[in-house]
Amino acid sequence: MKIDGQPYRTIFPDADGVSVQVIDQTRLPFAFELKRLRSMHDAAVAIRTMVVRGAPLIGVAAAYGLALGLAKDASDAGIERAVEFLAETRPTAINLRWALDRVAAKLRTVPIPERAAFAFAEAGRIAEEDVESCHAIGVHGARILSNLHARTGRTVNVLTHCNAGWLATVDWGTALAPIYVAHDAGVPVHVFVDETRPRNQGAALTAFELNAHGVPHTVIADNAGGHLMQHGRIDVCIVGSDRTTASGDVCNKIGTYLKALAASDNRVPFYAALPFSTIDWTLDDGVAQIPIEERDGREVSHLTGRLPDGAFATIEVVSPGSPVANPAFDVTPARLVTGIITERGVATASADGLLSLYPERRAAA
Ligand SMILES: CSC[C@H]1O[C@H](OP(=O)(O)O)[C@H](O)[C@@H]1O
Repeated sequence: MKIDGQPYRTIFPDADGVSVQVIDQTRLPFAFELKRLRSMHDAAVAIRTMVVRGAPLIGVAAAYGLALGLAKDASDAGIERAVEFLAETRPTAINLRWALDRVAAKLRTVPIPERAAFAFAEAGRIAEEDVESCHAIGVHGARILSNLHARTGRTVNVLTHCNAGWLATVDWGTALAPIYVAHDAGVPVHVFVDETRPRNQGAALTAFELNAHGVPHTVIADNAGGHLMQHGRIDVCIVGSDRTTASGDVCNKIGTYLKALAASDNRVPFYAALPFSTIDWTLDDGVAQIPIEERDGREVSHLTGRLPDGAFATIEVVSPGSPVANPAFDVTPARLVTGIITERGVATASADGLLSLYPERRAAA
């Protein structure tokens, strides 16, 4: 998408052909800075510290990290070591492991001297597929918004949680893609943006994206969403996903489940938007089976922002000495999900619904 009229992707090959550039998302929205990843370790640190974040984007970043690692050791053992090293950076988003496994599987038939270049090119193919998938998600999801507008005759109010925009992918995004496509097609859309504690991806990243694209929006405290739904202020919720099971359970940023409960109680349609690479076909009970990342409690006890003089600062916001817990994701059971918006269309949140879009998976089911 564009920033100050300049088209950008979140990750792209450097001119040197052997490293990649990424947007440093820990500096947004107050500073736009690119960061060069020159090694597998650079990629791992970028993923773990959320310089890059968002399920599809960390998958692509890991694939490039694998390519950078092969420059040092392209043996079969080297591939295995690199895959495990990168897979350990963040456990919840399935895209990370999916991308690594896809590249590693293809490498086995590639001569060792050619593996690093092949992996780098394969990472680029994954990135291009992500852009196409996310745009298709936008097209399918935009129909939901245009139908709501046609029915009500007024602006469509969407609530979203965390950041599932183009900053969470290579371009377009997942939950925000339908909003961009609908907005660009002239459908009046307004977005209520959950700030999304503790890292505030909504307040910092989603708001930054919507400002840059000119989409009307209002940032709200996470706990305001249920109240707005009770008072008819929300027409539809659209969220992203880090891992969705074959049965339609949706794992996403912490707090998503609470929004789904409020949506169900107020009969507000609740959609998850995700590409094929976010579906884990091996799982059928998300609450029991999806590993939930536990992040550093400092993300809850401290806040980083900008001072009036423009300097960045980190302040303490929890009583010193109080223990802090920081589960980064939760799982919304399929029964609370109205539909799943994918690059192939919109499915019910169920095994049959997903298999109707991905019939090739029926044999493996
Ligand atoms: C399109 S994936 C977006 C998904 O990823 C985010 O998690 P994080 O910022 O921790 O990588 C969040 O769950 C978003 O919904």
